[in-house]
Amino acid sequence: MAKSLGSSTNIIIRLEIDKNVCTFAQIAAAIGESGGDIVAIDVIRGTPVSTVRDITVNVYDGSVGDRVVKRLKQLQGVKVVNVSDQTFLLHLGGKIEMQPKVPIRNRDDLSRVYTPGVARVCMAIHEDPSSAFTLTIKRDTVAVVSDGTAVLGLGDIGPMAAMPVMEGKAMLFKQLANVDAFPICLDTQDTDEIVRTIQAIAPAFGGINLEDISAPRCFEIEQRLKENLDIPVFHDDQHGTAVVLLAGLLNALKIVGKRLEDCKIVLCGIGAAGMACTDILLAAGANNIIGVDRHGALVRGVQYENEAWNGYAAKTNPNGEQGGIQDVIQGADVFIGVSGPGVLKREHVETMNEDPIIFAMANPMPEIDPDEIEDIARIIATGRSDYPNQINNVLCFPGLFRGLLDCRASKVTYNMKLAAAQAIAEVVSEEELNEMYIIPSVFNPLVVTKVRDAVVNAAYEDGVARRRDYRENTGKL
Ligand SMILES: NC(=O)c1ccc[n+]([C@@H]2O[C@H](COP(=O)([O-])OP(=O)(O)OC[C@H]3O[C@@H](n4cnc5c(N)ncnc54)[C@H](O)[C@@H]3O)[C@@H](O)[C@H]2O)c1
Ligand SMILES: O=C(O)C[C@H](O)C(=O)O
Ligand SMILES: [Mg+2]
Repeated sequence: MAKSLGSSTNIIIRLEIDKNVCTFAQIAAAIGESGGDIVAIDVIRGTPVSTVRDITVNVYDGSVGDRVVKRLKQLQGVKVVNVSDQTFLLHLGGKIEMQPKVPIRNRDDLSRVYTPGVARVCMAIHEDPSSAFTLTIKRDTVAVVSDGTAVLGLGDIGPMAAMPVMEGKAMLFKQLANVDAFPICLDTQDTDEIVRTIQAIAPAFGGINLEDISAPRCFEIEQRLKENLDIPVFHDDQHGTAVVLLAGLLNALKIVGKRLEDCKIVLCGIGAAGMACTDILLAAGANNIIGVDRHGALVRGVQYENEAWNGYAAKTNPNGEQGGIQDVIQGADVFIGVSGPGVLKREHVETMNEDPIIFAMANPMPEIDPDEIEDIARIIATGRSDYPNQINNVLCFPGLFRGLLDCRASKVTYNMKLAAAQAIAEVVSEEELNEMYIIPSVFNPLVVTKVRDAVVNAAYEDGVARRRDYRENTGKL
């Protein structure tokens, strides 16, 4: 895993060059001296005295890119017009678009997809609302709703800035599970308004995936929507994360030969993800979880302003351990981070029990750079796609919603979550299981199918599937 958190990338720098003042040789030298490699040069336009060029420069990481640009800005006769990289270019105009399923070629088509033909379909739904599942996009469509308050580990960056993440989730829904997902970012942080707005848009959708809404508001929002809507509501950062974490941890414990029941687990970041991860671990048999947030370990008996923390403290930390992470991490078997970068230090890991398991899941920067501890940690996982063992909710939400939509489930049940975790864990066979492979890749097609099947089965068992039980006839499951 010898790899920095940065990764080599190309940046494209558009320069306006006054030919009488600066030569291209000077520019090339400045780029080279700053650590960049010129990969391509495109002339955009030119006059006898000036030229505009796009210079593609390979840089080892973002800091080298910054250095190159800074140096170019210092050159006389050179104006840096714009800097972009492949990631930014990929986002131009957004990442998704709407596609009609049938073409409108003539008046006949028009009269079917639109008025007057469409009116009969509207009336059919009016008479039997459940037929919306067969006659509209509801069958395959979910809303991905955020208020932009807990976007990755970036925090409250607002609804507009949250859109690229929600568009990314929509891409994953479509590519992995053929679920159509609408990214919807709301310009309000008011719980009542969020609940009301989601209720008002719900008729179009077969499910609601809440995303990146900060704790503790996310708990009430989800709870109220679950009570008021007849379609499944799932806060991905809570439950998706918890499902994938459990899958990864079950497999990691097989490698180190420890039982979940016996492990001391330190979980840092008692927000949306942290609460749900704790609940699923307790449901799966964990006995000793110590939650740590900014002010240290949560201890029962202390009255916290955050009401959710009082409930949390009551069911965790049975030995009443106090102090910061450096205190409670001693002798721990497992560290789980859903907080922010830099929270865990090498010296903390040094005090853990034998064969430490580190799940540093904060995005985009984990609680510790895996390179710092690869020689002392037995198993390391992060939320990122550029390291082995990606513990990310993307392993759960596509298959989960595919299953919910396929059986027209009215809600998500706890059994579904446990079954989904088991399904993900089982994709990695006993022979394949090793320190670098505790969790399947997001590209492993078995993940979505197995999660979907597990969810559909659990939906019928729990009596929340509204589609006639079709499993025997299709032989699909
Ligand atoms: N890998 C995944 O699949 C996945 C899924 C969900 C969330 N996450 C990551 O987990 C983190 C939290 O997400 P969330 O949705 O729960 O956000 P949240 O805002 O609901 O909760 C974050 C919690 O972490 C605490 N925290 C932040 N910095 C801390 C620090 N330095 N020390 C101790 N506590 C700290 C906050 O006080 C808060 O209670 C983010 O970085 C997010 O990207 C990862
Ligand atoms: O978006 C991700 O990559 C995972 C998770 O939903 C997060 O908020 O970090
Ligand atoms: Mg998220």
